[in-house]
Amino acid sequence: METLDLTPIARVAGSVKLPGSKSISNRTLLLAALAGGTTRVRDLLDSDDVSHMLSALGLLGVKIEPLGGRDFLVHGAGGAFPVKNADLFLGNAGTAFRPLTAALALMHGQYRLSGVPRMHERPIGDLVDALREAGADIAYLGNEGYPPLAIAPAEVRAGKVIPVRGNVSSQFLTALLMALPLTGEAVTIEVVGELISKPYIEITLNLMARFGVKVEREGWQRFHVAGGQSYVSPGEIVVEGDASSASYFLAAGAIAGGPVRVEGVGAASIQGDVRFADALAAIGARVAYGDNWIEVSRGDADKLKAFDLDLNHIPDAAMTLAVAALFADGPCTLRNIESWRVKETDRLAAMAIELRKVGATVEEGQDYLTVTPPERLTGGAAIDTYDDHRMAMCFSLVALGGVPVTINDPKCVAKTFPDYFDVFATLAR
Ligand SMILES: O=C(O)C1=C[C@@H](OP(=O)(O)O)[C@@H](O)[C@H](O)C1
Ligand SMILES: C=C(OP(=O)(O)O)C(=O)O
Repeated sequence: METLDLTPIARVAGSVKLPGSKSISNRTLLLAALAGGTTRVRDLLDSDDVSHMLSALGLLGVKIEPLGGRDFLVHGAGGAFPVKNADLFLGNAGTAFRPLTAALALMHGQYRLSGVPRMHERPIGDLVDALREAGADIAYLGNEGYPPLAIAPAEVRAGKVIPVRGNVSSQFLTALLMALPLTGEAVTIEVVGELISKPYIEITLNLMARFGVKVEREGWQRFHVAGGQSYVSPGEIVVEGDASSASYFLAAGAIAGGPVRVEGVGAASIQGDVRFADALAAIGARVAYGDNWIEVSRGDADKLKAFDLDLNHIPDAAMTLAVAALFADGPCTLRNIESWRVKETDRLAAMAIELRKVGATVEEGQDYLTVTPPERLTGGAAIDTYDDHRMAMCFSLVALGGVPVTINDPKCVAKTFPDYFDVFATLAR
């Protein structure tokens, strides 16, 4: 196994141009592929999750022309994919797997969707149940409730209330919202249970609106799409920088001096994870925003303030706070993060194990984590990353504590940020 030794970093400062947002890249590709007309997509993320979406759309007969750099021209298929029989491998990309499942259920074709072994342990039953309610024919090829899936031709009708559970992943609601308007019928989607990860639904609605489909919502409970709408290319979409990827650099600025500026997201962002910067401000960091940048430096105190926060709205950036807790002046509690258990790995368990390796005392609850920072970090820990890009990225912050740290299997960052460690190194001063 490959490993990466990080040497202690005394101070960080500088500026980082962020890679494109994963959530916006994969939604934009799918909507552009389904729309009428061509869409120029600029600054698309270059990573495994997006490669899986690109190759799937290619296999489905969508023409996507590279224009140089990270710009692409997507020739929209006007509501229906040309290819009616395909085997799609989607790695561990939730933002490809869930939305494609819903869209393909409507395509009157035969499709098989699979992923890496971990994807086959990530739940999809709530989405399949909702699609079956609308008439879809979807079978489980392995365990009930999990990928891989086989989709067969069926008449999917949206013209009634479709219930979907909202408390396991918001990606199920996102998938239904993006796909069901393709039926041309009016639809109401009703969320059962408390919806988690709400800001991701705002990304979905924002992009659907740019492609010409309006959704009316009653709080977070009911979503109405009027009939007769179809996706129409807006001409061009510029992908924002990834706000979750920004969190590692912003946390570094808060811990080890700064200023650290990220370019590509700011006050005008449509991504909920920009609110990670508010969390940093609340625990003592100095934070400034422009429309398209955020800058963070350490506050007056040497340490961050201990915190107790509900982080359900920013589940991905919350992992960065779990490691930042090592630099706080007391015990820190991260609440309402049960969805961590069904992501790239069981992140609650993995985080607890690895934080203990660097000396923290950790209490792991079913949906919370309390991290008590050690007096002094344990140097030279070898951090296991569980094939989870965010485990690898957030544990790089340990090097800011004056100790070396080894990251096992650092290449797992390829899921969303292949050159993360090179970019991180540019901030060392
Ligand atoms: O819709 C999206 O783009 C995402 C939604 C979130 O998942 P959950 O809704 O499962 O929490 C997030 O963790 C994931 O990285 C991306
Ligand atoms: C949960 C994540 O990914 P996915 O889109 O596969 O759900 C993530 O990137 O942290």
